[in-house]
Amino acid sequence: MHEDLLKRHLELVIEANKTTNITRISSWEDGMVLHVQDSLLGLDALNACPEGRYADIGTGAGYPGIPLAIETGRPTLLVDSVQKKVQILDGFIEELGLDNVSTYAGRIEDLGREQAGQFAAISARALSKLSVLLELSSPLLKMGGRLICFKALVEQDELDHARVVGKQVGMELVDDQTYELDDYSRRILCYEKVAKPKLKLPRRTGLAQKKPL
Ligand SMILES: C[S@@+](CC[C@H](N)C(=O)[O-])C[C@H]1O[C@@H](n2cnc3c(N)ncnc32)[C@H](O)[C@@H]1O
Repeated sequence: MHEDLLKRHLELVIEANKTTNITRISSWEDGMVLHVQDSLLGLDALNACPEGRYADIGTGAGYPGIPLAIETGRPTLLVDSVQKKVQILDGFIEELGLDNVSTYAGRIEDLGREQAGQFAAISARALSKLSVLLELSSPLLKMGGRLICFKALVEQDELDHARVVGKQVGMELVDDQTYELDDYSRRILCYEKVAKPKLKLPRRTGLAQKKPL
């Protein structure tokens, strides 16, 4: 484990958070568990993805994208629509010397149009419900590529709806693991792109989250 880099990233996040709100987790202790350790729970899932580019969509302060990029060395793109957050991320990448990591300041849907089918792996944490994540990630993934969803509790309704939407967008559940992290129950669900979407994706920017399928 690259402990020094992971800790330095958290230090930078806590420092930046004093002036710009990039995360609601502000203490070192909580950050080590809820940011660093939680992100690393996705390591096996990322290693199980085909080789190739990885994107963390809705990355915020760089979780889980930066820890997973540090640990795997994969070519990584951190995606967030808030320009200010992306500027801060660019500073982190430079300070940490992460040659394999770059950023995209913009919406996931726009990236989906510009870089369709270019990613082997995508992660998303605290972004949207499962069905929305499937819709947003399908255009970005190459066939056989995977979406890794970091979740806490998932209601059966959400899972059932994701199965229905998955059929529309060509994504299928391939792995579902539950972890205990201190007092928190965490769940990592992986979906694989198995077919072309049955509808034209991405839909108009904003629709996936405002008017979900
Ligand atoms: C609640 S934060 C989660 C941040 C981080 N993944 C984490 O778990 O700590 C969600 C982030 O997604 C970004 N976001 C939401 N919708 C987006 C979209 N359509 N395209 C790009 N970024 C988006 C927001 O700006 C925000 O930084």
